[in-house]
Amino acid sequence: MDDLQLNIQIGKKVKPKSFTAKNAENAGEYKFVPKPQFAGKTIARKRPQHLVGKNIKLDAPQSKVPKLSVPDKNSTSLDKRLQDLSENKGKYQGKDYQDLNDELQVKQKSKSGTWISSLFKNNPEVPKIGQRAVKPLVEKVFAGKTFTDLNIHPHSVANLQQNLGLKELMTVQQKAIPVILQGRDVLIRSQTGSGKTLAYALPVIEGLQAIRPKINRHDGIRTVVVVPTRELAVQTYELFVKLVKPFTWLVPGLLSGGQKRKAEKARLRKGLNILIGTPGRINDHLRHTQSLNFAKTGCLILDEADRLLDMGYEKDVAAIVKAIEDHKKASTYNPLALMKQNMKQNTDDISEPQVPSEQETESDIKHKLTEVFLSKERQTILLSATLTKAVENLAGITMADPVFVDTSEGRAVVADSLKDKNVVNNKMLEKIKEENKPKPENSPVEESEINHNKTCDEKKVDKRKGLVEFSGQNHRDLFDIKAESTPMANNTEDSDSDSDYEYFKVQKQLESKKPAIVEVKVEDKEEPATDNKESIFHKAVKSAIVEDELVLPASVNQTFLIVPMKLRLVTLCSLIIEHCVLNKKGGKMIVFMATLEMVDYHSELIESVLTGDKVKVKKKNGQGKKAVGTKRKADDDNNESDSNSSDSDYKVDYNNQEEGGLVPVDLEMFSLHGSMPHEQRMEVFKQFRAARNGVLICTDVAARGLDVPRVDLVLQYCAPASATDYVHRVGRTGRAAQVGAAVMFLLPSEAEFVRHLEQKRIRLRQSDESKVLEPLRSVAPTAANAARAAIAVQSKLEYTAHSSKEWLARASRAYTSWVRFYSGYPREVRQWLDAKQLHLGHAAKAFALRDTPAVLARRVKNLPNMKEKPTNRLTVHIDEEKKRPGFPRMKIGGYGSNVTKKQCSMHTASEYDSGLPPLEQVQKQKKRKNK
Ligand SMILES: Nc1ncnc2c1ncn2[C@@H]1O[C@H](COP(=O)(O)OP(=O)(O)OP(=O)(O)O)[C@@H](O)[C@H]1O
Repeated sequence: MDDLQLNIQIGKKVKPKSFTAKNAENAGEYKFVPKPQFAGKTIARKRPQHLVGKNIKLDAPQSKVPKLSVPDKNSTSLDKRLQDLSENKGKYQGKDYQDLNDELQVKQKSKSGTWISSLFKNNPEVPKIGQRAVKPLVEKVFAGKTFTDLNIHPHSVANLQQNLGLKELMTVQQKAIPVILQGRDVLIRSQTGSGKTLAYALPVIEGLQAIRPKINRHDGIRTVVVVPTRELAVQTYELFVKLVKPFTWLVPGLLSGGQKRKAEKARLRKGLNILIGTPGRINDHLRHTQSLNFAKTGCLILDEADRLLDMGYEKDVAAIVKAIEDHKKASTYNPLALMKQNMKQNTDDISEPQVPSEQETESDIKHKLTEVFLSKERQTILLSATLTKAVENLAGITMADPVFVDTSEGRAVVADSLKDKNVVNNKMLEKIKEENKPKPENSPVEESEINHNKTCDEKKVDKRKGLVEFSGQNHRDLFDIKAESTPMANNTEDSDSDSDYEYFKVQKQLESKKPAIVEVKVEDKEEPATDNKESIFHKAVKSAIVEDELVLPASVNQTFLIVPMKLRLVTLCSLIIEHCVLNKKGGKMIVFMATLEMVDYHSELIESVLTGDKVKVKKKNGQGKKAVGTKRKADDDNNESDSNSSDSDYKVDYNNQEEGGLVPVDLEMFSLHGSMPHEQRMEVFKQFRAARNGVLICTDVAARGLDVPRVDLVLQYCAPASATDYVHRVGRTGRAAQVGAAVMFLLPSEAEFVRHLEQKRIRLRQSDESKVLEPLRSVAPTAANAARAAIAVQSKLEYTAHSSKEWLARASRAYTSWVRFYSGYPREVRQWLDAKQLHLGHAAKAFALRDTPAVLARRVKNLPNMKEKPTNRLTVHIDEEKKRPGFPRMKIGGYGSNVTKKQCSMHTASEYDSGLPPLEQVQKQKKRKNK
């Protein structure tokens, strides 16, 4: 790339000053210091502020440091202070100095109006890392069957067709719904966007509607659905509302937090049958709302189970499980009910209208699940596209004789814990009895689906409920099929070509070695009970976790783009323009960033620069925000008071492109993160769902479960904290077999992260970066080439970021939060996402900043609101824990380990706060050190 230097004038025409590129560039270099400390310490050789943009020989003696330009005739007291500041820098330390320095920044830039960019200098080379022949795991999305094939109420089928437009069953629905209707505990793993929500919601409605006499809203909470985020709770609640349309007596309800507790209490008092909520809020009501009672809860569903556990919600989840058990136990001891039961046994006359007669049970109750709802039992369903050890452990604690449903091809498995040999031996009598019984008409799985050699011994009996066992395909690893049976990333050779042809050639070779679906023979060996403690369920889950192979929809085209640090921001602008502006069909994209500060800053900056609208800079705690729930729009009228008075002189005339202005584009920007006020968060979510096109910039709070229609591009601006996070982010596109694209930005130093993903059988292609800036020419038509257009855009970004103290503060805060986030990547990925490899000066450029890292850190440190503690905590704190009698800590899996603790805090940091440790903690640590 050419070494480009361009003087761009903004607002005023100023004669370009002589500028020695070499000097200026070298002056802009910062010496690298391995461990960045962002506590205001100087971590890099600082370039004196007053040298910026001036033709100064840096090797001149220090005593001859040139002064600021001599104040003009209209010199103000501020000018004098600035001059004093530059001459006597040493005597100003701390906040005051920083204040003056910021004023200097803003004022200097307004005066000169000239911007010098070195975007294309000293960038590291972009490595071409090629693509390895990875055979991705795939899942068949649709099962080729219809809802009428399920044994469910015809009104439900009609409702699905007419109101939801759904006819064909998805694979996970076809496999899981019959098992759930049997009342079995189920763990479901299926790829993103594969219809898991309907897979559990539909049978739950089916089980509840069949209860006779019909239940009503006062009849208690029969089902509890726990999800990790508010948006997902709303989305799930909306699906339930649609599904209960034919069964008006069933009432779903939502407890998602952020709303007034009083209103939620009233809703609970009014009564509901299906409760959907976030764990924190449900627990809050368990503590404070008497009317919340789980005595009649027959079904507990934990959606995104792995996320619920790694977000630090594990205690809340454990408390909900405990509360259900306690409430059910408490209700069991009912002397009146016991007396009634005794009376019933002693008399033939069954006069109790609430309990269905034997005859009724036989004829009306089609599904075991309805019986579960009528009994004291509890069914538990865990779901996720990805599994972790913690989920396995939770399954061990909360489930009885569970079934594991995994829908990925080649290992499609329905592993039933009751397939255990010793269970069969112990239940031989029952088995014979069951085998002699005629098979139910609507057997959950048809013979044709079972892809292994079924023997008589496999037709097992449900230990708990005496049902004919659900059969399915075997998991290859359960039967000692070694890893080489399927091609893995590890075993594959490098393929330099990234063409699909090359890829498929290698694939074909690999495929020819082994069949796609492994046929497995089950040996009929009798094993002593002691040697066979682990059930098939546990073996299958364990092997799925150990393999740690991830599945993504095959309809998503996954690529990565290696972008040098300084070019990241302009490249992002370019992709947004290409996808949402130049794309005639209109595109809808989601951009994932690491921290909420980044989300706020980038969405406002990009909107301001590309649309030409002045975005009012938000202050903390919602001050200065636009009307709640509205997409940010130009608000020039209200903007005067917020911007620095000197800005008004330097308004860019967008119509006069000779002045270096950009052509404004029509673009809808949305932003979403966990610290937004509830109403705003919900409104943004709803508006983005309804929008035909636009950009949503968000944290990982939007990575799980969200089902936004027509999202055709997911861009990971910051690398994910794990391969699992990668999967869920990408999963926001290509849902329900729709076509989608996913791009991940990587720094040259991060390129090998792709290999880590390939190990998990994720296949990505490297995008060609040479043309990526081309779309910027549409907003800077006077630029001679794409690189010059990029410089024009970068200049405008920098100009905006330095146009007021508020902008500067926000930019610096975003930058600092990102650096902190970066140094907190979990150990497992740190070898590829290594903070030591960062060039912090270049990173500042990616935030449209021109200061040295030390200045940025000092500015952030001195911001008054940085002393506030993060408000949107997710975890239950020890004090709150103590206040919760009857909810003892439940230890789940390896959650005591340091690694997972680090991960938890990391995830929380990424979504809900700046990643800064709470200040109290830091102060305590300091005090300890001083002692
Ligand atoms: N049988 C079906 N036919 C067509 N579309 C369906 C069907 N079932 C569900 N869908 C649609 O598929 C989309 C994805 O469903 P859902 O949100 O339940 O996926 P998911 O597996 O829970 O994804 P994630 O793992 O990301 O949470 C939704 O838009 C839903 O309406």
